[in-house]
Amino acid sequence: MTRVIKIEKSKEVFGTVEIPGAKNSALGLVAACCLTTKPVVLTGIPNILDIKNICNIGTDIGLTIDYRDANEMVVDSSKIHTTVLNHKLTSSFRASYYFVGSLLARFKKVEVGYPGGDDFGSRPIDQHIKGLKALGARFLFFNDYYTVEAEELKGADIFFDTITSGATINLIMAASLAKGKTTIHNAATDPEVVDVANMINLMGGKIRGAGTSKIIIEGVEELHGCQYQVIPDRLIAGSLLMTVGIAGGKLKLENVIPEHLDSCLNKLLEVGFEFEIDPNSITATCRKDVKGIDIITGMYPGLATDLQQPFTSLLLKIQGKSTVTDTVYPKRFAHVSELKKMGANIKVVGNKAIIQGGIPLHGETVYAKDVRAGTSLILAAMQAEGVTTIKDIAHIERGYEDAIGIFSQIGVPIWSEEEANEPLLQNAYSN
Ligand SMILES: CC(=O)N[C@H]1[C@@H](OP(=O)(O)OP(=O)(O)OC[C@H]2O[C@@H](n3ccc(=O)[nH]c3=O)[C@H](O)[C@@H]2O)O[C@H](CO)[C@@H](O)[C@@H]1O
Ligand SMILES: C=C(OP(=O)(O)O)C(=O)O
Repeated sequence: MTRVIKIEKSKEVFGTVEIPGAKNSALGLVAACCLTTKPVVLTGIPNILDIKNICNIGTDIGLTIDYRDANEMVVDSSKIHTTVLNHKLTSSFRASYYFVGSLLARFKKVEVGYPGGDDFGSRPIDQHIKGLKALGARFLFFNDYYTVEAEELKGADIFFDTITSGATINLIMAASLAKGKTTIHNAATDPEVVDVANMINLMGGKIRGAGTSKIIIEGVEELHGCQYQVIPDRLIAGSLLMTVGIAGGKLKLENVIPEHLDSCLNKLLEVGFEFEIDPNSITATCRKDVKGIDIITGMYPGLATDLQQPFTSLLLKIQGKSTVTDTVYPKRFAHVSELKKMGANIKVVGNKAIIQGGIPLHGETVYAKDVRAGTSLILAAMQAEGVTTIKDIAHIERGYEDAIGIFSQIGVPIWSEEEANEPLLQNAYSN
């Protein structure tokens, strides 16, 4: 038997949703707990598959993780007994590479499988390697794992060739316990980078400039424990707002940081959305005279590539032509073949999807090939006649805490069912 998600065409959405903590931040925070021997209390941690994975990797090397409740954990890394990480587990998702920065900083050596995560063609780690080498690390590469070692990490000037949030977070962690000063130029400015830097500062770190393209880190001898609340998930928030453009109605999101969604909100305004914005909440409605738009993804504060796939489904609803160009992951279009099965008229040319909106969609059996492709299928199913069955939902569960609960709470007819003949999990945790 295999669990699938079923969805029927949605009437207007309504109500209030409390946005959960950000996956991409929480993953960095869990790894950053390894920078100290003292316990760290993390609150607002999303209850998702990726967090279970990173916790499994951690407990395997001696981390103690005590859940106070589903979203609050105490991480104690005083009893880490090895820095050889399970190759298979670490290769099962992307953020396992954060253990490289944190364990190297504290233990000066680490062995880890190559990072997995969603398969967008190519997801190099050359900037992580370049940055850590600049701090004095030596790499050895084997078939399915690599090792990183250093006698000592020394602060350095690092110029990233491209803006990368993962490498920026990794380097912040490594440099926090390095000797002397590290300056990261061309750093990513994502809220998740700032979140990790804020927590390390609360642990006694000396990081300035997080949130700008130049981050300065003064290495300290040791860090101490703290209690820290993860930021809300801007990607879940953005995707939920789009339901209003698809089904109509009015939705209030609570526990959001509206500035984190600036680029998304601006694009939604272009479509025809209207917002009431308070410091911690956004209420959305959408006019009837919506129009197609052109979207180009970019690193923060540009429009997040992680919102590109959900946006595509919103644009399917809108009459006329729209385009979606992904400059961050030019091949991130695994959702398109599934949307086409539902009747969507989308043509992909290079890194651009050309969408002819306003064409009726119909329910189909489709596969969530990656985490945000999964959201885009839910959004498409909300506007399709008949029942849509989404398979390979592990991809959705990787990033969404109780997607069925959240979408049903706002009025979407969505439920899960057990089905016979379990299909092969397409692309799950591969690459
Ligand atoms: C767990 C996590 O937080 N995942 C997010 C993170 O992934 P991840 O941290 O892997 O993505 P990066 O920010 O590093 O990637 C941004 C761009 O830099 C390129 N690059 C990256 C590293 C490197 O060494 N060399 C290089 O060329 C990538 O191919 C991509 O084009 O940011 C992505 C971009 O916002 C998001 O889609 C992912 O959801
Ligand atoms: C691509 C994503 O995750 P990962 O980097 O873990 O594959 C995502 O969250 O959209």
